[in-house]
Amino acid sequence: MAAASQFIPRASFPSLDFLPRSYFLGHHKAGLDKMKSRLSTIDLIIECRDYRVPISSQNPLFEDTLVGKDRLIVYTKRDLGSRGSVLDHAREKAIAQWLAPSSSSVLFSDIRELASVRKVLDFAREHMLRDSSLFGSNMMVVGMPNVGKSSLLNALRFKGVGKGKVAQTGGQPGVTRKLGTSVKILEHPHGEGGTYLIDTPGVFVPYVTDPETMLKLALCGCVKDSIVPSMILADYLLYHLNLQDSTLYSTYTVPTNDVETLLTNIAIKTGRLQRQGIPDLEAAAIWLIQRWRDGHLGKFVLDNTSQESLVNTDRSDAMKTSISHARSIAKEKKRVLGLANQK
Ligand SMILES: Nc1nc2c(ncn2[C@@H]2O[C@H](COP(=O)(O)OP(=O)(O)OP(=O)(O)O)[C@@H](O)[C@H]2O)c(=O)[nH]1
Repeated sequence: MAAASQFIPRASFPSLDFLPRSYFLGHHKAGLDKMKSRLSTIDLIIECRDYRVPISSQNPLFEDTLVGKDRLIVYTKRDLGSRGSVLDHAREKAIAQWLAPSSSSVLFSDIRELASVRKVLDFAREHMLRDSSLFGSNMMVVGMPNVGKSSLLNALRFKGVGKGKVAQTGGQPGVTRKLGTSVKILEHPHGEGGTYLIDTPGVFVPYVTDPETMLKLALCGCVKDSIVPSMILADYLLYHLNLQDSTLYSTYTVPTNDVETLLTNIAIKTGRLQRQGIPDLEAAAIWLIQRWRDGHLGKFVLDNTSQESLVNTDRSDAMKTSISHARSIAKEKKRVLGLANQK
């Protein structure tokens, strides 16, 4: 253990090839098919991505399925990834520029900040007035699991037409499992009707090519907590905490790269103990992860969003690999199943 001044954080995290790299569930596929079947009636797609993983929470499946529609990309949970610093603003500008060639518009939101919700509403209103008839327009909100789609819908509805919560929300992925009914979020200023928004179930990528991306998505809550072991996730969080500021957890211990040291101290100081006073490291890991998810352990972004990294991130290649890899896994599963049935 070392004092903050002499402490050297880990420069990289080991590549954990044994981690599961898929979380593509039955209701994800069913939801995606349903979205496709409704597409002809939709004027604008609002795609939510998590501010803390702006690159990793992009889902290639939406490029394939929802192609040809106007799209607004909303980076949600800005309050958890931004401190409002000059660097944060520069990052947002870089991300908007990175996406510019795809002709999508970009906004950053925090559902508890009315100004950012209003910006999304203003965009929706302008789109309705520009493109649609006097009857208004239809929009659909899509995105990875747990990125905040239903929360955004509720916030838009509240701000837009003063009505209460309609969509269920929750801290774990998969709260929304089916396409919702159309919900009014804006009145039409000149005609009848208005802007209507449909909620959809979160859809995970078919296959995550890089194990570290799986860790990032798991840390942000895009996959169920049982998929990646909490101890590994806590260690990955510690790696990031140390890269940001190793005093973020100073209430519990001096800077350390050893997750067991941190978790043991947390368990003792927060009373997470098993029989005979043995520190419950698993419970401490879950608690630590939740503290970060709630914004109590620093606000920062997990993806590398430097100009250089964005320029070098060729999403289309990663997408092709992701989808083709998922297809070959599905084929292999069928083959193994076929062999088993023959026996
Ligand atoms: N701090 C913060 N939390 C948010 C924000 N938006 C959503 N959340 C929280 O994120 C969690 C997930 O939100 P949901 O709206 O249920 O996410 P979803 O994308 O609809 O999830 P699925 O049902 O998996 O599709 C909830 O605990 C919300 O309170 C935000 O802007 N800031």
